[in-house]
Amino acid sequence: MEKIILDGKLVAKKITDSLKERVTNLKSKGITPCLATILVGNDPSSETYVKMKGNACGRIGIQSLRIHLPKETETKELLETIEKLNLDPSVHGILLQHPVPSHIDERKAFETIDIKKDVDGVTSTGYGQTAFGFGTYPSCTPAAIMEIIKHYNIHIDGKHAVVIGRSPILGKPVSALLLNENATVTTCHSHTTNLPEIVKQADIVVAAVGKPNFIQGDWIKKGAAVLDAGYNKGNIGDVDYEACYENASAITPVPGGVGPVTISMLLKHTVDAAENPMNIPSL
Ligand SMILES: Nc1nc2c(c(=O)[nH]1)N[C@@H](CN(C=O)c1ccc(C(=O)N[C@@H](CCC(=O)O)C(=O)O)cc1)CN2
Repeated sequence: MEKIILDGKLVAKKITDSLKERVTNLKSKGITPCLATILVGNDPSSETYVKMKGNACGRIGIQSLRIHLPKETETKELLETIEKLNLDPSVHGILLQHPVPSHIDERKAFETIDIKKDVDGVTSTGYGQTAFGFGTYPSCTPAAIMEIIKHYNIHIDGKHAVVIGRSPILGKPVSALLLNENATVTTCHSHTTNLPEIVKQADIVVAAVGKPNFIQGDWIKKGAAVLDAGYNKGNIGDVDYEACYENASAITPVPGGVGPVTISMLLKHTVDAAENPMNIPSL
């Protein structure tokens, strides 16, 4: 059986390379694409991810406006910050790094982001558009998973995709994107019984559960494609890579799989937003 390591760095490079010319074109018209990132508190992993996003913007000429709020910030102050960015015409995309400290109403904050600037795909409107299949900015990790699948010509139509996880910015939207490509989708979660048996039926496995090394090797059907969207502490994925590698025909590593493509999708959406600030979705 041919085995493919799904190289996220390669896919990410292809995407960001294709953006450079679009950024140059925008700048020649006096438009500098700008992504505002908001980090609340001092979670070291979140600090790293926000820094990575800012640096990735810089590498292709996207301006990054980095807002770092103290961990004591109240929901009201965070909403005011987002509302200011909504009104600022020089800002094309807004990213609120998840998770925010627990006293903040994160959902309310996400919902405050103007749909036209929701390049991270975190609003319920953005999710609804994704599910209906005409949205412009799906959440970045689900979009990244679809890019990897397409880059490697992994067949989706008619296949059984099993998604483990149902979070609003990962499990639910990736299930919707796979369904839109005619996969038969099973979305599993903490109340799912017989999880290993269900995963064993999958042609495509998407791990989005947030538990290190959770997906076991003997859960994987021979020939399945395995996409690991886990970003647990210590750069450990949700998939027990060594064990799952045995049966998989294609598998993403962590690091170097879904993560880098997630960031390049954020850049792509920011450039899309700068080109189409009214965010008129094509039906
Ligand atoms: N508002 C959001 N918050 C969060 C998202 C998101 O998409 N939007 N996703 C995750 C974390 N995340 C981005 O924020 C993220 C995690 C990991 C990586 C990544 O590229 N990891 C590297 C390894 C890290 C390293 O080199 O230090 C890899 O996998 O190769 C990118 C993005 C939670 N929050």
